[in-house]
Order: sequence, then C-alpha cells, then structure tokens
Amino acid sequence: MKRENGAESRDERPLLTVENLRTTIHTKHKTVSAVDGIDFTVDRGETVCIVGESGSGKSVTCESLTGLIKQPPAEIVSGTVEFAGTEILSADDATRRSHRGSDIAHLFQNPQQSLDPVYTIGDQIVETIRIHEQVDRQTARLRGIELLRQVGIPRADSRIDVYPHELSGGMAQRVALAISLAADPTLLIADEPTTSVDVTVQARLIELFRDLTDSGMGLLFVTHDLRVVAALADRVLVMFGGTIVERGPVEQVFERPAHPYTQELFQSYGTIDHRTSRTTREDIPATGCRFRSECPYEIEACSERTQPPSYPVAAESDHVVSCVYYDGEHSPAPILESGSAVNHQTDMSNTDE
Ligand SMILES: Nc1ncnc2c1ncn2[C@@H]1O[C@H](COP(=O)(O)OP(=O)(O)OP(=O)(O)O)[C@@H](O)[C@H]1O
Ligand code: NI
Repeated sequence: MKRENGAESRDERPLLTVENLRTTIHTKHKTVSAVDGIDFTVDRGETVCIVGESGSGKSVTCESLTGLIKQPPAEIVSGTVEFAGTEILSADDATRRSHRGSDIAHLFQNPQQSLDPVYTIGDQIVETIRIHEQVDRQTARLRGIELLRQVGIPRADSRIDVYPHELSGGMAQRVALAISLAADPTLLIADEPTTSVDVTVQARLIELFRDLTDSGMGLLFVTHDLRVVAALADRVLVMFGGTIVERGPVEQVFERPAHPYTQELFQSYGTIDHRTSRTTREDIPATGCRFRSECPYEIEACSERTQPPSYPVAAESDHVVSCVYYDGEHSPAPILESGSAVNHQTDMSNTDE
C-alpha cells in the first residue's frame, strides 16, 4: 500500500530493512550458521512470507530481528536491521524494548513463549491496551474480548479470565496474536500463527491479516502452508540452509519457481513437509550454493563464492534467484514443467463459517 501523496521521504523507505544478517548457534559440539547473510525488506501495508523446510532458519531470522533470540546459545554475528528509520539491532536494550511490543509485535512459533504464565489472558491484554491508550480497565476489557473474538476464540467473554496453561496450542497461538494486536503494531512478525488451527479459523485469520495490512501494518509471516502464502503474501522469500535462495512477488514465484529447491518445494503442493531436512545440517555446504549437494543440476560453478549472486528470473523483474543457472552463461536454466506450481488464486476466504 503506497501513499498517494504527502508522503515524507521517511515514509518512502521500507518499514523494515534487513542487511547481511548472520546468526550462529553455538552448541556443545558445533557451531551452526542458522542464518547466513540474508537481506530483505518489508514495506508498510505489505505481507512478506518466509517459506522453507524445517531447520532452514525462518524462526532464527524472526527472533534475531527483534533481538529476542537467546544469546547464548545464539550469536548475532553481523547485520543491520532498520525499522522506521532507526537501526535496532545495535540499539541499547531500552530502545529495543520500546520498539518491541508496540511498534513491532513478535509472535513466537511456540505461543507459550509469547504469554506470561502467571497472569490471566485478560490481565495481559488489558495491560497491553492500557500501555498504548488512555482507557479505563472496563473499556480495555471490552476491547480485549472483541480482539479475542476477532482471532476466533469462542466464548471470549469467559475465556478472557483463564490462564495461558489452560489453553490448547492453537488457542494459545490465537490468544498470543490477540495480545500482540492489542499493542496496535506497525509491524507484526508472526511465526506460524495458523499452523494448529482448523480451516474455518484459518480463513478468518487470513481475513484479519488482510484487514490489518490494508490499514498499513507490515506483516512478516512464516508458514509451511503454501495455500496460506498464496492467499496472503505480496512477496515470498524462500530459505534454504540459512540463505534466501529465491524471492519475488507471489504471483511470479508461484507461476515460475526458478530455484531447483523452490521447484522441489512447490511440487509437494500444499503443506511443506514438517520433517527435518533430508540432509542433516552438517551435510549442507558452508559456502557456495547450500542446496548443491541435493541438486540434480549441480555444476562446478555452484561451489564458487560465498553464495551464488542473485539474478533476475526475467528481465527487469523483482523476482530474483540465487542460482548460477541464471547468470546468462550457464543457461538454459532448469524449468519446472508447467502446471505443478500451486495456483495462487486459491481463495481461503470462501470456507464456510
Ligand atoms: N536453541 C538451539 N540450539 C541449537 N540449534 C538451534 C537452536 N535454535 C535453532 N537451531 C538450529 O538453527 C537452524 C535454524 O533453525 P530454525 O528454528 O530457524 O528453523 P525453522 O526454519 O524455523 O524450522 P521450523 O520450520 O521447524 O520451525 C536449525 O539447524 C536448528 O537446528
Ligand atoms: Ni521455526
């Protein structure tokens, strides 16, 4: 959503700009490059979806952005994260905290991580609303109940008084979402918020996310469900082995997945397998194309450089791929047989209530 007029230069810049983000995880026996030099942006009103198999670095990316990742074992080795004109990765804790929870809301993959076990849902939601707005408790409570309804919590007026541990996984995920939204965030980072909910609720949540981005919120969304991506995303980032192998507008990526990994991923129509990657982390090369040992098209050039550079898939396209087959020398690029990609027209909103 671009502003028509009166936009100051500050507003012309993306809401979020991430550059060269690298996060390693130190364990007793080894150090894993969980996120290995990634760049991307999220605009106001835009939905950017991150897809990729289990272990590809989606959650570590999200948690690094807000500095919420546990250090140690994690270590943010490099990178800049600019949010609304301010560098937040190197900011002191107070600055970062002031961005977290208000301007930036972070919904963890594990919802209990977003909830405080010692307070009721109502206490947490009322408190969040009252931090951001001068309203009395009763007004905030009514608004809290409304928010719980919006995220699809049945009997919201009584559920508001329960404790987090009394909620199922899917319910906790939605409650955590309601609490995030109570802060009226400018950017919502949501790590698999629709995973353990039924289709009806999923359709309702997708509607809700659309309304929020229509009114200007930026949304960074992690999911394994390509149908959700099709229904929601403006742009897609495909991750493999801690790197972004392909990115672009959702229609283009779905119509013509360019990276051999994306092609493979999209052939398993619908939900990406939740299995851990076939190769263990140790088998993923540390430089060059991370996918090359599993790629049917591997050539010598795949192991050159730190990562293959990004090439446009078509001339002057925002759809780019990090694969040497697109450098103009090694063509023809591997092309997926037509018809195997997911139809991006899939409409989730038609599910019966
Ligand atoms: N606390 C941790 N200790 C050790 N390794 C970790 C830890 N957290 C993440 N990792 C490693 O970092 C890599 C990236 O993990 P991440 O959780 O970001 O994957 P993901 O893409 O979110 O996967 P999923 O789809 O399963 O949520 C993986 O190899 C994972 O094993
Ligand atoms: Ni994850």
